[in-house]
Amino acid sequence: MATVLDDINAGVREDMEARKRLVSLAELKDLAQAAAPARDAWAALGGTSPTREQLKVIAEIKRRSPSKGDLASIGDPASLARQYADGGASVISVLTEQRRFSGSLADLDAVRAAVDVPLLRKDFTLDEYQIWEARAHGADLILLIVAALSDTQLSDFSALSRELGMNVLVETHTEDEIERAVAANARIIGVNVRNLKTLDVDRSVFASLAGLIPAEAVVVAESGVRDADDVTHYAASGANAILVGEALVSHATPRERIAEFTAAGAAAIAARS
Ligand SMILES: O=P(O)(O)OC[C@@H](O)[C@@H](O)c1c[nH]c2ccccc12
Repeated sequence: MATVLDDINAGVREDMEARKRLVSLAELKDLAQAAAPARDAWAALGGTSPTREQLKVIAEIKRRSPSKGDLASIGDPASLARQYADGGASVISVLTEQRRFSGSLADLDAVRAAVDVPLLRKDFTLDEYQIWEARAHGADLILLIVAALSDTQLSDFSALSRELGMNVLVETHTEDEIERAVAANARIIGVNVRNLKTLDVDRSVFASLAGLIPAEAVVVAESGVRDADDVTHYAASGANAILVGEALVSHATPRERIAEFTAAGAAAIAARS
């Protein structure tokens, strides 16, 4: 039976084929080569620091989701991104998937022009074309979802991203997917507590899987952060970073909210040892 993820990916492919008719891969490659070099998302997420005593926040620009519908009317993604950066976000994630999340590459362009922090192009990456596209539009980090890719795709897409100077956030949801991420030499590994095949959220998934990720990797807790208590829970269970969408886009003062999450995370990390 087709899962939610299969349905999303079918739409992603159709939309991509339409874009390919407008901008060829050859043109994209020229644009990517002309773009300013990628920023170091690995360093921004504390990858270079062995202690990682700070909890990093990846703040997401997310207009809607298939599970919750419209989350916020974001009139000006650039202004929201500036608030995220002012609040101390280490990376800003821009959802570019159109059909289910109402995102676009135009959002990525607007955010790129507004802030200097590393950007994650958040999409369902299924084709090399999207990786060139991400770089051409100024992204520094891309998402690879293990559940949607073969081992060959995982390693080929990772290698291409690195050649273009970008980092990769490899998203997992099960023990087997973590093994596959590690085998593909992933250095930034996310555990999404939302099952993309059913859209169910189970926050306890993070604590049960985080310990399986090698210490060298940056560990990202993805989805389901509602408040500082959730942040404390993820940080106490081994998160080096959190990826937050809904709780920021739907909040009146996202800048203060990020500062609050960062403080809660640092306190929980300090209490770990
Ligand atoms: O809005 P939340 O619950 O804070 O979740 C953010 C992020 O983790 C979620 O948007 C996400 C995680 N992995 C994805 C893959 C595709 C699309 C979206 C996602």
